[in-house]
Amino acid sequence: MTTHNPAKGQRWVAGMMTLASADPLAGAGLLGVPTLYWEQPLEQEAIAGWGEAAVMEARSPTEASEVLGSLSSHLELRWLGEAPARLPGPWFGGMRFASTAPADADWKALGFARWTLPELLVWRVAQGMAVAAFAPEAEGGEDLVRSRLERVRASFPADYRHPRGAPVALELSSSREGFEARVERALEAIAAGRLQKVVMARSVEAEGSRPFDVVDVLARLREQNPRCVTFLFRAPGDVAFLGATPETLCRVDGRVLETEALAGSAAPGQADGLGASDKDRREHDSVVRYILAALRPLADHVTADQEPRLLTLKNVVHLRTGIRAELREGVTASQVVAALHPTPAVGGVPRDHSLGFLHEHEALDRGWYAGPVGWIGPSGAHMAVALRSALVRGAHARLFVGAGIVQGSSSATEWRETEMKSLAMLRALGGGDVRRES
Ligand SMILES: C=C(O[C@H]1C=CC=C(C(=O)O)[C@@H]1O)C(=O)O
Repeated sequence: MTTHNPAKGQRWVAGMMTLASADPLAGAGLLGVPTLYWEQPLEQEAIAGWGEAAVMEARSPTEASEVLGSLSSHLELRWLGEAPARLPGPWFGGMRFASTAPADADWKALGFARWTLPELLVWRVAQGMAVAAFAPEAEGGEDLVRSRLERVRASFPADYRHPRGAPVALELSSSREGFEARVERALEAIAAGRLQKVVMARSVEAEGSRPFDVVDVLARLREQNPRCVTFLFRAPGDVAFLGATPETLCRVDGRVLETEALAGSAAPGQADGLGASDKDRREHDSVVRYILAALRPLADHVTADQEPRLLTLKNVVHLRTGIRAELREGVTASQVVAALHPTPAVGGVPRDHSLGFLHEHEALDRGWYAGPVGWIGPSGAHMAVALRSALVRGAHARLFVGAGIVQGSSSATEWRETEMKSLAMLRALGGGDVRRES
């Protein structure tokens, strides 16, 4: 395992093949719970990885950007035979929301930032599935690659993986008074002119009647949230961070960049009023302005939708503005991530004051929640903001939900908004209907 300029001097050998099967998650029957999972059904993107041919870790923001910079700029990979036309990743992982050290034991397992090159990577392609195997370039490396591919060729299931388990009863706890008191404090800071916006988050503890079946939870998340990215990153000690997020941080394909501002929320029944809500427009527009300014030094042409549109999810509706840019020659995905994260959709305005405010008052180790997660490599990246997510170990899950506070917000309404946002994860964890306080 390496930190600091990790890819330097390291070489890998790889092999690939295609299969007629169509569902990477179905491999869980043969290979066990995936080490990583990434699927956006509406974009036809589905990727699973097993094992760890290499892990790159970083302990601080400086190390994290060195690591990400090197993963996004070169890869010494020798293909045995044909190389895939397009390889997602091949590094998968994420990092903490903020530069604070993990306070929580379960977050320690994921570290500050962690990127994995899996031993086996399986992803959806037009005619079925592509499979790649990776091993360090060393004696026996080629044999390892061939035997990994052979195992998958011989027995990867052809069928689609649906959730199979019966519903799991959930016992939930979260402090409403604590959250509302913190929102009041944020409103005071806004009224005093110290902040314009801050996104306050809270956790919900969920105790299951039996250990959560992570593969079932993923199968439910993707079925119930086809517009979102369903993701999983596992760490040593059987800790899993997973969720279904609606927010893209960036998609980089060569020099083409796509990103978005996602902020401003309403219940599905109140979607009509969302576009006209002054509070939600201010909450949203601050994100658009921030992203446009952050991209200017990196891109020549930056364009944004004229007006936000509604993004309708199962439990909540958001305002969304799509943003595209052409990156300057030589700009890497790692520079894009460093420039964008954290946007005011998860931090606030002014950026540094709001992050300081959260550190002081939020009373929460966000860990990887609201941080960048996804895949990265020399040809591009797809990174999401890790929202609507939970840290799961055994029968315990800690969910994370937040809401943007601006002038005109009310603590009771923000509480309800975070309740709404928790439903996607709770439905997937419990497998049944969830009734929440409102
Ligand atoms: C911070 C979260 O959502 C962000 C993304 C969309 C809408 C948001 C809002 O309206 O507050 C938040 O900015 C969360 O889901 O935990």
